[in-house]
Amino acid sequence: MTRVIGLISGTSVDGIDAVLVNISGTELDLQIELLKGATYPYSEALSEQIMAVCQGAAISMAELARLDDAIAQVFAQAALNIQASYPSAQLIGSHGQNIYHRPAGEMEGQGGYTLQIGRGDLIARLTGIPTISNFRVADVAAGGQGAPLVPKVDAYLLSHLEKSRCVQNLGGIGNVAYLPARSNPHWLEEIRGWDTGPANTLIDLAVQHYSNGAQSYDEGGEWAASGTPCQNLVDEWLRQDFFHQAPPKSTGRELFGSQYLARCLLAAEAYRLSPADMLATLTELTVASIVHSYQTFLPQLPEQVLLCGGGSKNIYLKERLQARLQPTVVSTTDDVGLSADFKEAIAFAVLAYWRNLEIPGNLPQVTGAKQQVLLGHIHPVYF
Ligand SMILES: Nc1ncnc2c1ncn2[C@@H]1O[C@H](COP(=O)(O)OP(=O)(O)OP(=O)(O)O)[C@@H](O)[C@H]1O
Ligand SMILES: CC(=O)N[C@H]1[C@@H]2OC[C@@H](O2)[C@@H](O)[C@@H]1O[C@H](C)C(=O)O
Repeated sequence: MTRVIGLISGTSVDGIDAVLVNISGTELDLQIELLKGATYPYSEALSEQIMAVCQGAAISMAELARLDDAIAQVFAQAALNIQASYPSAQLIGSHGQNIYHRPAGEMEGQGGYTLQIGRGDLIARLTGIPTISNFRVADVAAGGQGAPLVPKVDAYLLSHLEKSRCVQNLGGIGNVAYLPARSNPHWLEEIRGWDTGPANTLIDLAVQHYSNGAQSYDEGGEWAASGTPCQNLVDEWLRQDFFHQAPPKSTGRELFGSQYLARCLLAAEAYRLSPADMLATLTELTVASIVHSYQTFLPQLPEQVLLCGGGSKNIYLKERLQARLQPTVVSTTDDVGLSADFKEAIAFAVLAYWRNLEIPGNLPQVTGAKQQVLLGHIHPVYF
């Protein structure tokens, strides 16, 4: 058994999700025990700076180095906090903070480009714990998207012997892992996964816009639930290329960020929507993009959908997904015993554990990589 810390800050840029887990086994016998999970919010200043850089603000190399150090420091502190009342962890898997992602295929002949900062060597130095970081670059080097990486972990923690499942993450961006029933002898090769598009990025930006910054997200989806979606707009927005592009595919705030929302707001002017109607419409875009991608790119609809990520707490979003997907049953990973809040952090603990054992972490049929590869750079502790 290995005690591992998993750290990630996602596209919502709200803070660091940290977990301390005991991991044993390797793949089919993989087992995790969640000892502790916590979210450590970024300071407002750090979060604003990261968000500005994600949205294309110019930054000097010296500022980038300072930002990289500052993020590594708060990640290291998160690691020290999460293990405070436990014996020291043996390994850290740190996803870091994504600040730029250019999916493979976007620039002819160049491959993808992906950058997560919060350097692992500084985390290792500050915590005294060997740290694995930069998980996405090896997959990109092998011709893949570098995302999503969680599906292989989902496969071993969340697949079911008899039932086919989709694990749908609703973070800033949404992603799916389709897991055939394990009784199917070809279940592993038939796993699929991709980024489904915006989950909460546009909803959050619209909430901040309409509340003049007083609210950052739509708690429980209550604001959207008080409005009515405009189906014409949803249909228009769904014509966007990304939703029709066949997997492998990945995306980020580079596409579904503030400029995208500005175009949505402009298109909505003709319909004179109230803020509640607009939020209902953006929530419906998330729902419709997920349902459309399942109907278009899966061999068959799954029997169950397990939600995770912050959007799994958006009751309105969950109800709309259930209404559009029935008879598929929509629940959360919590309902099958895996924390919906901390699944991504747990996944990066597992990916680090696999890297340490020299077990590849990517699924080529998901990311489009030419082969399975070891994910992550190892940063030892130098005494
Ligand atoms: N109680 C809630 N009600 C509605 N929405 C919520 C609630 N709690 C969190 N969220 C939404 O979930 C988002 C954060 O989700 P999460 O932490 O999974 O994203 P992330 O990990 O940053 O993103 P990604 O998975 O794209 O990297 C918030 O920005 C908010 O929109
Ligand atoms: C570049 C990057 O950080 N992408 C994230 C982001 O957040 C959700 C979606 O976009 C996802 O596919 C990916 O993360 C998850 C953890 C993954 O790789 O599985």
